[in-house]
Amino acid sequence: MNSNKISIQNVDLFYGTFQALKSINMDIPENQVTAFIGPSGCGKSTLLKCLNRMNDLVEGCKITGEILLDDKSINQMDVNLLRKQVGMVFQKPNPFPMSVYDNIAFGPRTHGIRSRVMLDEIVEKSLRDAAIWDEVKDRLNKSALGLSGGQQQRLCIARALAVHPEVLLMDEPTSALDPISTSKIEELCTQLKKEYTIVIVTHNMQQAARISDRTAFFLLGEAVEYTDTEKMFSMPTDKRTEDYITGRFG
Ligand SMILES: Nc1ncnc2c1ncn2[C@@H]1O[C@H](COP(=O)(O)OP(=O)(O)OP(=O)(O)O)[C@@H](O)[C@H]1O
Repeated sequence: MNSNKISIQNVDLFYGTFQALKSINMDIPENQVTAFIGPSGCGKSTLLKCLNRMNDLVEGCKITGEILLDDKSINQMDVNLLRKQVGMVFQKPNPFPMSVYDNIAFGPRTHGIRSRVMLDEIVEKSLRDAAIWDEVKDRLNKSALGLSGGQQQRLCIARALAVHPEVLLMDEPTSALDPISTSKIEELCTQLKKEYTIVIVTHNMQQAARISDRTAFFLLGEAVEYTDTEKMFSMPTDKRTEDYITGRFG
């Protein structure tokens, strides 16, 4: 068993008076892919966003409990440092309206890296790690907006990798993509977990079954079941999980 990278302890979250997360307790292992599944509105994205304090930006959002990254409370951390360590990729690819190169160099530059040689290295390594280098190496100075949706999403993954995060959060990263781009991103997750801890929200149960080591099933803000993916999809212990994965609701 890998050691835990993130520990979620008794987390409750309220948007105003509405409770979106209820007593979440979960340890997320290092160098594995953990998937959050469940019907729309069950709190998957909300929990994902808690992991790099994105909910801090939401007015009226109140969180209690504790989230530890490497045994350290994320509330005690500088939020910029936290977000450097815990990167995020969103549902819709959101490249900046600038060149491919500048998209990747953006993060490192804001962290003070000015040397062209170093930036060149980071840009190449990040694009290679995101399995898109061969497709863009001859158009580094062209606008990232000219890439296909699947390429843009891998560019966004490269952009997240460029600041050397330890954890990569992915919120339905393939829902806007065609099957070929989807399978590229799935293969990529399997590669990336060697170096990173990955947490992915997905609506696609087959995707969770294909790429994740651990799966958590959410319902109405509750983590109903959290276990090894193989076990979740072959022998769920909770009737509600079974009903969901066999397509009886959701
Ligand atoms: N900023 C917000 N303000 C108020 N309520 C919110 C906010 N964000 C989410 N919610 C509510 O919290 C609940 C959980 O939302 P969340 O986006 O986490 O669900 P989800 O499981 O990721 O759903 P989906 O699969 O549709 O993305 C929903 O009822 C949603 O309406």
